[in-house]
Amino acid sequence: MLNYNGDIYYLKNFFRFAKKYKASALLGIAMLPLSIITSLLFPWLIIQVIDVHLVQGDMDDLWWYIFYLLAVLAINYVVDATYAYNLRKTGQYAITDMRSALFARVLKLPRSYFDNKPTGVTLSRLTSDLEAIGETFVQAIVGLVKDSINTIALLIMMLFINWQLTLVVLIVMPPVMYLTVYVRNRLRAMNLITRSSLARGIGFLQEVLLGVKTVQFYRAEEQVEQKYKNFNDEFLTAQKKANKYDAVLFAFISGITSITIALMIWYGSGLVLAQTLTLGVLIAFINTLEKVFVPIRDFTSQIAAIQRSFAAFEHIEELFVEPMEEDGRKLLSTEQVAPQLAVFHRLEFKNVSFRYTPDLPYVLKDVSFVLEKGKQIALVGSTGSGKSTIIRLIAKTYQDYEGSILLNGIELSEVSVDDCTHLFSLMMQDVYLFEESIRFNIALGNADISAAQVEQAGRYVYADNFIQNLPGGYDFCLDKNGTNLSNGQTQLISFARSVAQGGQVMMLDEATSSVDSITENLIQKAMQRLFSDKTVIAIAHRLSTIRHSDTILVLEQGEVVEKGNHQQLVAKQGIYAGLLSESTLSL
Ligand SMILES: Nc1ncnc2c1ncn2[C@@H]1O[C@H](COP(=O)(O)OP(=O)(O)OP(=O)(O)O)[C@@H](O)[C@H]1O
Repeated sequence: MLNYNGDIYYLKNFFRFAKKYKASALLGIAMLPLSIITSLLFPWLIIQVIDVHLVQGDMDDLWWYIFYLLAVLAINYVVDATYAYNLRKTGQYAITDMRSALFARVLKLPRSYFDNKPTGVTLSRLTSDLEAIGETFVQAIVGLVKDSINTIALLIMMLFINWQLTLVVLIVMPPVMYLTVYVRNRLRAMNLITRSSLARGIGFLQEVLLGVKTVQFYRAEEQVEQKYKNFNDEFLTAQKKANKYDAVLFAFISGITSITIALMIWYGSGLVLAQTLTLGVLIAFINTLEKVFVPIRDFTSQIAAIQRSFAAFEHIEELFVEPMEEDGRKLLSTEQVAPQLAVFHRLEFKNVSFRYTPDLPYVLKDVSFVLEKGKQIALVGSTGSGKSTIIRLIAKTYQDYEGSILLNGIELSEVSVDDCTHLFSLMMQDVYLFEESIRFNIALGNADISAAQVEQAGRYVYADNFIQNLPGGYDFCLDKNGTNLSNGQTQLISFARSVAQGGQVMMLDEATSSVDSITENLIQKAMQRLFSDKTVIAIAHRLSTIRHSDTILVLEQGEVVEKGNHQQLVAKQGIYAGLLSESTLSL
């Protein structure tokens, strides 16, 4: 019933997480034999009560047997509860660990993964898929294991007591099994569709909610509603089909149970009248039938739950096997590179070419330049010319470049991210601010950055003044993504953040968004300060900022078309000079 490459593989993965909690798992499993013994004792005691005591009119020990029956029943309940409690507990702990491991993995996935996958899909892996496993899988598997063992044990016992009556039960087993396997496969397919349409629906919702202002502004509500309705309809259709299979199976098995009980009463009564069967055995059989058929009926819903979980496992596994950026790469060890990478000396691009994926065109072609300690390089060029891509390669966001990038003489692709990030501070265009204090947003929770250093960074980038004027100063709490700050203030915080992180090389991707003239002035001053005393590689959209940088690289469609300082490039009267005269802010 389980397929080796899929289901068993997923189970193995799950047990990897459950291993840590084997004490409670073992306690739960230890209850199984007791549960089986008590459920076998019950029909045996019924036979004793009816055949040995009631029918023969021996009332002496009858009360004892009634007491034994009640005791067996009570023990059976306690044992079953202990079994279920401990195994569910194990499962819940394992799933909590799995959730954390998955989240940690997602955080380390390469940027290319996020480029290609809508965020909503990843979100639904981390939420609804894990929930499907947490809520249903453990519960269903715990029930399924106990019920299966119990049913087999009861059937064996029934065979020993009366094989003819047991045969009545066994005859109906094959069609039940066949139907269960058939429906199992149908349900699996339906559940995959429901989960994937749910994931896409969540992805779409997330996109729309992020851009809700645009939707409202352009009155695009109807189109968006229609698109969401399509996801919803697809989800509903798959769910309806899954429900239909579930219901048909449930009804079929309930019917089979009733028919078998009727058959047994008819056939058994004949045997009792012919005196080849005792009344006690017939009653014990009818009583036990429920215990065999109720689990068989429940198997179907347990199997449906397990199907849902396996579909969710399959999705989650996709994340677990998603290759990490550094998987399969030959990296130098920290011991080998640490002495050479303690202090930044030199970064060299030697004929570097790069494309985002093998099927896309090159966005960097044969790029060469050198950044020495204490110098500044500015990258300019039209939109899409490859400036940010250069920064991304240095930050190791992407790694499959051609040519050579040497950091202090070591090939960058052979150095792990952890071994080189301390050298760089990055200020990106798309600033992300957390719903936390300004202090947190500057230090990013890094305990090595003291309160004094945070404030020093604030002063360094001229952000201190406006921060001090906010209620609570550095403890002022930002709204989600800094919506209670102005655009320019957001940029200044991001500036302070990159200074506080203390990298020896500042990589700046200057924001293009316009800000008020006072803040603009502060940003300019902060940039000039950085340019005058740090090693900088900057993408500058305001050409006035970079006129004092040592080298200006002009990029056009991924190629360096001009290289030199401001004076040299102005004298050349080429592209840079053209850009300069276009720029209203350049003088
Ligand atoms: N993740 C990506 N996947 C595929 N192509 C990409 C990706 N990011 C950027 N590109 C492409 O690479 C080229 C260079 O982009 P890049 O962001 O480096 O340009 P840029 O010069 O920084 O532009 P801008 O000034 O607008 O920020 C563009 O053609 C862009 O479409």
